[in-house]
Amino acid sequence: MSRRPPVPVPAGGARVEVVGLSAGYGRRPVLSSVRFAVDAGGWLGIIGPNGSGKSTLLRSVLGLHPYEGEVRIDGAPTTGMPRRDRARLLAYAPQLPVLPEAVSTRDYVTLGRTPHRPLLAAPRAVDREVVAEVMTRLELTALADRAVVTLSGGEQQRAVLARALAQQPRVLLLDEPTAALDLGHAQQVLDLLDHLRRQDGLTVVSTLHDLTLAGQYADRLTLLADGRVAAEGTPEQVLTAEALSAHYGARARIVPGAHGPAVLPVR
Ligand SMILES: Nc1ncnc2c1ncn2[C@@H]1O[C@H](COP(=O)(O)OP(=O)(O)OP(=O)(O)O)[C@@H](O)[C@H]1O
Repeated sequence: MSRRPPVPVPAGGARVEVVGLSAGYGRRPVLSSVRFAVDAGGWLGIIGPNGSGKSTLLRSVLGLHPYEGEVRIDGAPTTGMPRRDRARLLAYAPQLPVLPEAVSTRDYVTLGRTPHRPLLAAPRAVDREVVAEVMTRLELTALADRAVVTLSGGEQQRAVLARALAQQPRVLLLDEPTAALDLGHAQQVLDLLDHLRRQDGLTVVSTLHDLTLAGQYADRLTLLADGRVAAEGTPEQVLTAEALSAHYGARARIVPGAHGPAVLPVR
């Protein structure tokens, strides 16, 4: 990975609090009274089996899905906040992004600058600088002129993350940010996020299916099961063989490590 300093998060991170959040689809409830809090510069991992409501929770926090309850950023409720203000605070890298046709990777990443520049204005020098820096950090520079839809799955995932980072948010919400990445690129992306939160206080909330990566990078985990918080705490507290058996129906051994526990599936 490049040794250049990463793109700064100028405003630092923000505390996120979710209180009594409930949401569903039609009449079907999916999330019930979910609560979590993450301090500025913290990394909260949201884990849980398929269909437990992780993506719905992220989309609700972003205001992309209707919910009951409250989301507060640095103590201020987000209800009624103008979209542009919200986009300066929160950036989102979805699990299955819809990528525009006939848009180059560079132009796609530049879309992340939209909340920072005047409406309909061309990208300014600072916008180009931030975009170039983020693309360097995520090894996308050689792909800059390719249509983003022609990139491989892992390259597209890095482009989506680059767009979110180019937004220079105070809080980054990531849905399975490493799902399409090989192990090296997964570690590269997670190391970059870890650096940004430690250096600039960026707050990270991410879903992660890879429980070892979740245990190694997040400083707290919230385990969702059937739309409720089944466990919350440090990775050591949440990643137990009993919890994985009860909520995932999985057989696993927990291997303690200096940077958090690793989860070893056993046959
Ligand atoms: N647009 C939708 N319409 C109806 N039901 C939906 C919709 N999106 C999700 N659901 C349902 O809501 C529940 C929670 O889905 P969600 O995608 O939030 O779970 P998840 O924990 O992110 O799952 P995964 O780990 O498989 O990505 C699931 O039962 C899912 O089928």
